[in-house]
Amino acid sequence: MAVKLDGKKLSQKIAVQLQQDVEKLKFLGVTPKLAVVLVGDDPASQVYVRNKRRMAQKIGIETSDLTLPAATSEAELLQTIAKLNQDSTVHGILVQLPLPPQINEETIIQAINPLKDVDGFHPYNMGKLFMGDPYAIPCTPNGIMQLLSEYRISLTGKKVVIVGRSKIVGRPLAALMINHNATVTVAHSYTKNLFELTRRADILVAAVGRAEMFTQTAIKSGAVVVDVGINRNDAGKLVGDVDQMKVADVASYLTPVPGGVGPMTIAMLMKQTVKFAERSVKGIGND
Ligand SMILES: Nc1nc2c(c(=O)[nH]1)N[C@@H](CN(C=O)c1ccc(C(=O)N[C@@H](CCC(=O)O)C(=O)O)cc1)CN2
Ligand SMILES: [Mg+2]
Repeated sequence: MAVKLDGKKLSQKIAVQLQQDVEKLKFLGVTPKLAVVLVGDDPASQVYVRNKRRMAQKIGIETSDLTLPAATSEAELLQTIAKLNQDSTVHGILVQLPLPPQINEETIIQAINPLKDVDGFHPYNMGKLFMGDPYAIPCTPNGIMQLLSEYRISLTGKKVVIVGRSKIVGRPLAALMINHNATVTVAHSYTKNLFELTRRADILVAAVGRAEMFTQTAIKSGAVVVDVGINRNDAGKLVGDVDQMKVADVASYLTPVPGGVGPMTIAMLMKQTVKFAERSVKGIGND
């Protein structure tokens, strides 16, 4: 039976550490501040943003909450971002994705000052990450790395298969894992004989967004399995991309859904915000 990679527990532990870091910063006269921008009323995004604000509050991070109507134009959102870029009390800027169709996501991401880009999605930060010298790391990949590290799962020399090539998960995670000496294959919707590939993985990361598509036949015995999916099954239950019941018998370690990667994403956002505030104290702009 697989060991549970408990993201909920680890995220709580990180929150306690961050509380102490924030206290120290406040003593030095700096309160970390995160601007959380939500455009529209997508119910899932509302939940994620609420959870982010809640965790920030718990840690002592101030938030500036900007909730804009679904009809907001790209120009209006760019104006909001320009103001946040200029506001020296704001250490981190987060624009919740996805954005409504009239707004180009890349245009918005590129407008964020890369030194305040807590999501690490700006091409500057993606480039730094791919060069092996990250400044800000996307939260979900960073959370996965922390979780593996917590359970002493080394990446060196391991065969990793990441299924999914999104900018939020697959691409940055591949870069991070290469930086940690793994041999990484990124699979996607055009990959042929997918399960033949996944069955060879020492570490499998499922990030496709298809409910329970990976069963025991897709997994090597003893593999570490990271489930990034958040889906609803036919019964309306929250499930991952991995059939947890079937895979738990085969894998050595497995992230649950919920309570695995999701809470780690939010914890890493908080960590990045505190790091940016610490850099402002040290006067580091671009290290
Ligand atoms: N600007 C960003 N937008 C989005 C990101 C991101 O990192 N930055 N990632 C996802 C959504 N996301 C954070 O924003 C996120 C998704 C899920 C969870 C989470 O805690 N999930 C829970 C289950 C939640 C539920 O009940 O629905 C879990 O897995 O335990 C946190 C953050 C897309 N957008
Ligand atoms: Mg993230």
